[in-house]
Amino acid sequence: MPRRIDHVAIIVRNLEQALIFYRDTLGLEPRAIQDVPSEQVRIAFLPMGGPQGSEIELIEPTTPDSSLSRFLEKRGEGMHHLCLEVDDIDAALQEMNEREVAVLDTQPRLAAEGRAIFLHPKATHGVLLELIEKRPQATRRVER
Ligand SMILES: CC[C@H](C(=O)O)C(=O)SCCNC(=O)CCNC(=O)[C@H](O)C(C)(C)COP(=O)(O)OP(=O)(O)OC[C@H]1O[C@@H](n2cnc3c(N)ncnc32)[C@H](O)[C@@H]1OP(=O)(O)O
Ligand SMILES: [Co+2]
Repeated sequence: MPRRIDHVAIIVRNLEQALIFYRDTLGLEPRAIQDVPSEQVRIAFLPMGGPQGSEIELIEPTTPDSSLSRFLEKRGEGMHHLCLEVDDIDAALQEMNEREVAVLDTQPRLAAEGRAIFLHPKATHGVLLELIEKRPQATRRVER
């Protein structure tokens, strides 16, 4: 079902601070920096090139009372989740439910660039897994 890694998400205390390393030292130019109020985060997408290239997603919690800020307080900065792209998120959700996989969503949620569901880490051997069906215009990547 998933056909590619869409992004690897890294949670950081401060996006601008993290970009000093990822942009200025590694040379990964953000293609977008945006607030996602529904998830109480601010996100920077760092493309790794190519039309189907995966991305690094830097995530900064924007409120003190979200699961992200709790994560940050409890575990510090670091890997947060892995996102895999699927062609049909509704079919993916139905299949996860049929297989009794612990899904955190009853319906796909609006993610930054499409519709997504999250699978609980206890079902995935410890990794918070996001499955996303991308909006067509979101699949463009910055050509290097
Ligand atoms: C704008 C969308 C954007 C995008 O890319 O489009 C994003 O993806 S932003 C992502 C922000 N949204 C989410 O993460 C939604 C899904 N996450 C959740 O619902 C929660 O984070 C949840 C349920 C995974 C954990 O929340 P909870 O408050 O229950 O935290 P606990 O500390 O009690 O965790 C329970 C249990 O899970 C382990 N855990 C928590 N977070 C992670 C993680 N990121 N990776 C791996 N494991 C995680 C935690 O250690 C606890 O395990 P235990 O063995 O019980 O200690
Ligand atoms: Co994500």
